[in-house]
Amino acid sequence: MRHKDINRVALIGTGAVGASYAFGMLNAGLAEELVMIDLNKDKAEGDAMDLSHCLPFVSSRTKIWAGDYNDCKDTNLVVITAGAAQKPGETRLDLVSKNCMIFKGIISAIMEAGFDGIFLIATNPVDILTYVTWKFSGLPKERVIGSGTSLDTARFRYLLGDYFNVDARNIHGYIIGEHGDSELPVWSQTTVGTQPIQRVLKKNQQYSMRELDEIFLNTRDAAYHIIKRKGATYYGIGMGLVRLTKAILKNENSIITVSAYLDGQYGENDLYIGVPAVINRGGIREIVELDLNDLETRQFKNSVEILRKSMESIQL
Ligand SMILES: NC(=O)C1=CN([C@@H]2O[C@H](COP(=O)(O)OP(=O)(O)OC[C@H]3O[C@@H](n4cnc5c(N)ncnc54)[C@H](O)[C@@H]3O)[C@@H](O)[C@H]2O)C=CC1
Ligand SMILES: CC(=O)C(=O)O
Repeated sequence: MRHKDINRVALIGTGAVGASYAFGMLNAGLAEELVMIDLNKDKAEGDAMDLSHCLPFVSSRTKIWAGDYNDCKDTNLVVITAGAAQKPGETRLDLVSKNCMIFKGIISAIMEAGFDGIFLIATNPVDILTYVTWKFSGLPKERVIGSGTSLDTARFRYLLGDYFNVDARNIHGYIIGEHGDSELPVWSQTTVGTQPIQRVLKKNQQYSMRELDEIFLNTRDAAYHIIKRKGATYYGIGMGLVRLTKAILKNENSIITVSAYLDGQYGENDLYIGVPAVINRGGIREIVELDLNDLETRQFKNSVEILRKSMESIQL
């Protein structure tokens, strides 16, 4: 991977998710340059103009413009949010063939431009499209990352923080597996501060496992609840992508639940799925292997099987 003098990020797809990410990026001041690319060139241009007008209000300067795939050549990070989104009642997996076709074109255009950086994918079904990006690009697996269950983990920590009346940043726990209906909570490794959740339950009669199960269901189904009300979700993932961008560009070695390529970890091979991983300037430094209990192991394997089944329908 070439190290560029200027921190440039390319965003492919300036729809609801892409525009939310771009807005968050300007606020965070993480990149020196942000190039916006979309099939709908007018939308990308309009967004670039509108976002430029934020610059006098923010603390650091980002050069932002509507570009084309040639701009990906000198880019450290390409973030992809392009493609179809779920309609009410659709699952993420229902989008698989449509978005795979779209990705074929996008990835080949980016690679033809001479891109040699890191891919960060958010388009759904994100685990499968991250795998597809890895296959189509030919880049090392560490440099192709999916947003995975980072958003689900954030939702989980937020809801648990609310339940225990503790800052969500002091809730430590992960949602792993498919970013979708078969994801699972790793209750056995969830803590409030350093206190295991089972201990918190034992010491405080007002809390119950039944209510915690409800919190997981609300985490898993959050996208359906939001899409039913306003048609799409975008702020949560927009900020999640900014968080991942920061971990990469600032070489943070942060542990985030991303969609990562399994190469023996968790007893699985040759698929991308949500697991905690250490993220830095090189992409995925390593996958963190959790000691799952029997139930969690079964649920994780079920999620793997569901992704594998859905991948049978795509041509690589
Ligand atoms: N991973 C996650 O946690 C989340 C993922 N998503 C996913 O993000 C994706 C985008 O969602 P929205 O922004 O709401 O959709 P949107 O419909 O608002 O935006 C999609 C954009 O992609 C563009 N596009 C379509 N085909 C293209 C191509 N071939 N080349 C370049 N641009 C192209 C469209 O012109 C449009 O601007 C969906 O797949 C959605 O399911 C959404 C929320 C959370
Ligand atoms: C749409 C989606 O994937 C989410 O909000 O989780």
